[in-house]
Amino acid sequence: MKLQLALDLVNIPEAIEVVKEVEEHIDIVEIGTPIIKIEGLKAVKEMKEAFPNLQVLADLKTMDAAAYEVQKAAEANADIVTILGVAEDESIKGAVEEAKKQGQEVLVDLIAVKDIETRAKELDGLGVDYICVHTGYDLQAIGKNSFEDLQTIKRVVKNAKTAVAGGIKLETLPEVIKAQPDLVIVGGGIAGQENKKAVAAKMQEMIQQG
Ligand SMILES: O=C(CO)[C@H](O)[C@H](O)COP(=O)(O)O
Repeated sequence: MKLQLALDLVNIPEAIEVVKEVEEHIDIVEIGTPIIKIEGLKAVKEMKEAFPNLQVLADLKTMDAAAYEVQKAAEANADIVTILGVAEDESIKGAVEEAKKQGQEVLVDLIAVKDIETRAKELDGLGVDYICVHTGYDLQAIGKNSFEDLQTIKRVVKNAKTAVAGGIKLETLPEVIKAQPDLVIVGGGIAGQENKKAVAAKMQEMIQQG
């Protein structure tokens, strides 16, 4: 099980400062969609240059022109790129094919997918690397989480790695770990805390204990 830190509501220098604090306790650093929209893919490039030993995920949440966007993320040295599960199968296939060429991995974000079970099975057959259940900020605000959806994908996904994101905190991490995803994605649960290093260290310790 790996720990990914998601950075969304910061600029590039702030993102680099946060990662300096927690670097030794995380496996993957995510450049969140808002950063990419505001600062561009140079945020991915600068993060990879600053932390070559960490995997860097570009949270593009691609919906169309998938191969092109994957190629651009590869030019910025992203190790993993995201595409939306609601995208057309042709887009998913394009992303997977281009990522293979570029030596990257594709994470499919199931945000806003209504029938998680059916779509996860389909995506699993399309050769994606990760399938991720995700409760975005707007549904977190009305008290939703992805813990049940995680159990669903754990049941039906046979080839891809599984991932979970959306409002995970130290207090809710044990419930997530119980479901044994391959990747746990945490944003505010680390980045929004006073002592980020201590929280990241504790989370990584809990994850290692499984
Ligand atoms: O992709 C995202 C929002 O769309 C976030 O990166 C993801 O939800 C993780 O952040 P948090 O733990 O703060 O919810």
